[in-house]
Amino acid sequence: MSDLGPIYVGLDLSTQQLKAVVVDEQLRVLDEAHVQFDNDLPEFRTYGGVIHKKQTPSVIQAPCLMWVKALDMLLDKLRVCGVDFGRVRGISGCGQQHGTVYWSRGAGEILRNLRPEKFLHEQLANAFATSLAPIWMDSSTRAECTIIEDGIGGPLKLAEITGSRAYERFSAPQITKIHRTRPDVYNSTERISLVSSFVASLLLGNYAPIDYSDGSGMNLLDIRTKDWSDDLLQICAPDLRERLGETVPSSTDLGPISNYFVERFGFNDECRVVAFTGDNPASLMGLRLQKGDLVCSLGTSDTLFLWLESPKTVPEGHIFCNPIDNEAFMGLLCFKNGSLTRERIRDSAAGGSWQLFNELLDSTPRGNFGNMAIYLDAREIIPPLIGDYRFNKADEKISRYSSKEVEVRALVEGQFIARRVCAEDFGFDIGPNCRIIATGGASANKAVLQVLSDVFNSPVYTSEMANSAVLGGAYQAKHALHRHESSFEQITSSIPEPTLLCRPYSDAESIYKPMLERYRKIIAQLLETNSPS
Ligand SMILES: O=C(CO)[C@@H](O)[C@H](O)CF
Repeated sequence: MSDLGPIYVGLDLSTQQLKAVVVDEQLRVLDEAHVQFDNDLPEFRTYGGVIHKKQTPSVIQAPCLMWVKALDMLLDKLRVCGVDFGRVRGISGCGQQHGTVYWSRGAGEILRNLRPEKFLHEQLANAFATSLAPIWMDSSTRAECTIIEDGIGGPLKLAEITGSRAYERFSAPQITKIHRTRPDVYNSTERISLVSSFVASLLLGNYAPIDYSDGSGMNLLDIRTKDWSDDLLQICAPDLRERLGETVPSSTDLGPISNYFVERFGFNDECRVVAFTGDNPASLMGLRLQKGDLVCSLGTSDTLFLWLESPKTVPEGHIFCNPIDNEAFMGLLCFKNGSLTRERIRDSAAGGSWQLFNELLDSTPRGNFGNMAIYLDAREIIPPLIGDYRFNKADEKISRYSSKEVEVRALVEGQFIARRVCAEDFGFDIGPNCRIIATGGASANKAVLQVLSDVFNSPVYTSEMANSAVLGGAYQAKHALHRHESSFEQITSSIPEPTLLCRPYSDAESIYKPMLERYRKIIAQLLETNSPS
């Protein structure tokens, strides 16, 4: 190990890119790099990092080999930045939740014998039983959700065991769909990874286990025993336990990094690979979430989450195992229509310019003259609707707004009104005593965060790094290797506290409280007239 002291690496395999951050012993950021799938790997022809097919709009997948190739490219970028991989003491990270990777028979042997003189993607070209991984944006498994809920005794029973009722994007419905509709793929599958454990497997040079936290986003893990529910395994597919492997705590040291990375990139053979987890649990770590805080992550998906001491059964939303404290949990709500929808309205109303978008947003009053809208590019999770719905102050449905200013504010207010209604239904304690910590790409936009603060009537804080998920991976890399002598809080005590960015205007609650009720009525009417798409 170099006398410059150890460094730690965090990775985040998210929807649109693979990101890395390198931190020193005090967890200060030394280097960052990313591989943006659409631009850096155009041969895979993704849009927003995913493959959409017009003839099957609810099927959304991503090429496994694109992710493999991105890892080689990313480490090359870090090497060009001057990162000395010989100093890396630990590497961990996260991945987009729920996605599943199907390793073909014999892939484990290939992983254990990677040859450093060749690219990863050349050696893994035939390592996948299906080349496209279903990811969290997929909504093609309604039938499988019904099979699972009926089999286990209903949605609330499933939520009681696994923390969620069945959701189309979750791994169990996706695995069940593969087994039902593509039995050849399932039969030739040797191992099933989540996106998080898939990255860990590449680094480990062997199949990596699924951690408790990301595993609790599958509709398969009993969140109290932290083990797979045998009843649910049986409902989904035969011999599934052996394809999943056993689960581990999120802070588990999985072993030394594969010799492939030692020989090819100069990693130290003492570098340890620590279990990877889901991007949202990693964000919880990256933000060092405290009880009472509410995180609003504004990325490809928008998520709201908070720390929970004990589980509860929720009809909508999710309870995941906590990545820091094995006995604690986290509550989460996810909204598919996040940044890609904001970018669509930015492009249509502001010519693709965030500066103009913000000027338009700031030029309209809070409450937007009573106009309210819902913009859903993909079928939303809550409510299960797709399409654009614009309303005037009399709650009459209209086809368009008279100005771009109104359209922009209707998007931003409508997104946060929808999120606050769901958060209140989930039981989040919203209001002036709630500290909202904003993260994710859009948390760099103060105009948007002011609307968040006004709609939630809460102060909004931001951390210095917009991407808390990749930071959480780096923090976990250090914490896991010191977990016997220091707590996560002690390990991360040198990290600066989030800073207050904005507070709600004094008239905010009087404007938005009535809009919440209007939103509830509008959604109830839309759900009545729109059968779930
Ligand atoms: O589905 C989600 C959480 O349940 C999303 O936030 C994905 O993790 C995004 F990658």
